[in-house]
Amino acid sequence: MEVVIAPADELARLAADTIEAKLREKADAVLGLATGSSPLKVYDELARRHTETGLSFAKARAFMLDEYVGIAADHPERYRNVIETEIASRVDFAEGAVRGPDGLADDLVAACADYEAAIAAAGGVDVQLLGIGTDGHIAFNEPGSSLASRTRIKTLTQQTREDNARFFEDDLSQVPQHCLTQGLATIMSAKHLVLLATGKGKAEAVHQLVEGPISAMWPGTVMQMHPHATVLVDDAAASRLQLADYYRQTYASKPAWQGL
Ligand SMILES: N[C@@H]1[C@@H](O)[C@H](O)[C@@H](COP(=O)(O)O)O[C@@H]1O
Repeated sequence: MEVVIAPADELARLAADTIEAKLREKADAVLGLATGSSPLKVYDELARRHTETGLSFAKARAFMLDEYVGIAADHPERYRNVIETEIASRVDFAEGAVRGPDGLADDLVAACADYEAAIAAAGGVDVQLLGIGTDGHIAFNEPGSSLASRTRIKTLTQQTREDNARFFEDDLSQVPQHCLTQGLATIMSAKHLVLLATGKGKAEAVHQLVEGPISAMWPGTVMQMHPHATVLVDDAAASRLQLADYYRQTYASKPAWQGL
């Protein structure tokens, strides 16, 4: 696991560099898109590169991490709509190239199985963007999630619903109780994981993710088992890392050719 500590704008550029490098090497790359505020600067940077330098997503496909269950199709906070607004509509993905779990399906179990099959049929995710919740969840894999889990329905914790109430007019009653989420094993199947976290509120989750024991209580810790995981954090999110000086020194002396 590589930890990079840098200001938020630089983190966004680094994540965008990783996605750009993948797209230039493999035009039909499969990208893993995350919602939440953490990847927004990355999406801004990718949209800018698309407009100004011609970075193309025309042959790429993308899979989202998760979706609320039961939220209206036209609700602006439906994750499919958020992804459309924040990135899909700003670049040149082909029609139907961006998919998310169907939180409006009549048969949610079948929708989850279909989603897993679609990711596998696409050849798996090449670069997966991730954020982390204050309770250590990745996608919507709340504490207690099986480390071997696949796409399924989950119940959101009170903490996550409170954290996300800001997207629902600060009205907790509007925040859905359930979601569909890629499982931890689904996420671990991606070839490269790139997690972004900023702000003091993420410091404990980042400490556990990088330095804590692997545990379902801090679901992001499963990333310690991934052969290619990159953790991009600002000073505040890094403030509880025991080996912060070592991570800084390692990054500062990293060979230029190596990339993330
Ligand atoms: N399902 C999403 C996660 O994918 C995201 O990582 C997390 C953190 O969000 P933020 O980046 O806004 O802090 O919140 C949500 O619950």
